[in-house]
Amino acid sequence: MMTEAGALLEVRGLTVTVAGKRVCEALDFAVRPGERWAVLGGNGVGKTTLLHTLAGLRAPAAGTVHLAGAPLQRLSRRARAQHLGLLAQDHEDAFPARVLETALIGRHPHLGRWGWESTADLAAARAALAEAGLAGFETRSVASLSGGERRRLGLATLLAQAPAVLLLDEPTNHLDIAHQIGLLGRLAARLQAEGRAWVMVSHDPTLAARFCDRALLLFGAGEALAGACAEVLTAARASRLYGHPLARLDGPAGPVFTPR
Ligand SMILES: Nc1ncnc2c1ncn2[C@@H]1O[C@H](COP(=O)(O)OP(=O)(O)OP(=O)(O)O)[C@@H](O)[C@H]1O
Repeated sequence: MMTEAGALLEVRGLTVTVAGKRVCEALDFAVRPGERWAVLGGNGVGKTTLLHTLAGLRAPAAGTVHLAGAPLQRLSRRARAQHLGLLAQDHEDAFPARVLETALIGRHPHLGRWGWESTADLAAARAALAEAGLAGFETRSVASLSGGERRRLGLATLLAQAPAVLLLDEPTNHLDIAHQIGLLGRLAARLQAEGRAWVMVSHDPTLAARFCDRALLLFGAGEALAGACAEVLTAARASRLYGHPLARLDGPAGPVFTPR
């Protein structure tokens, strides 16, 4: 199959189903360098299921996912993790670890054949922690972190991994407003400068309009619409998305969606 030249992630004819429901049907879209995609839709419409399909954690009912021009299922786990990283909705800490050790997990796909972390890996993990506002937390036990600090550690681990495509499942969960705006703003600028991309599941169309340039709207029953935020994120569509009337107002930093 011919894939779009330069696309970081490309889906063709993608049909995803879960629990007898259709999430999307014969969906096509390409994630290009610098793009920031929002996946929006009501509770249970299948946003996480779609994100996990893009991550290769579950198989689609039909269609393909290509990563850097290669079919996802043909890439080794290591090659996948060099190109693509997932911030899951919830963290489960299987064993007690320190903050720095956890951020270093992000470096694993990049380690040499003996699997030793270099001083450069350590520096990358420390820099990622600082970026997420966790400088000074290195020796703390992960179990001792607050909800927002734990979320920021998840983001820091992904920053240390530095994949071309970041799949973010509600990344602003547990974050206060300053951390939401600060972290997403810095990450968006960095991805644009470095030609990387994110696909972000969100419940907040205002945040999506502010930090994303593309949106994938999931309406249920397999109906989906992909396009530029400025075109697809109208008040009428946002209202349909959530089954509640929303107004789209002009805010100081772009459109604001507010319930009527
Ligand atoms: N293993 C499973 N067995 C049965 N139903 C499932 C399973 N996994 C997911 N579902 C159902 O599939 C649907 C889609 O779930 P998913 O988590 O992808 O939705 P979502 O859009 O991310 O939801 P939310 O906004 O609530 O986070 C939901 O109705 C969920 O209950």
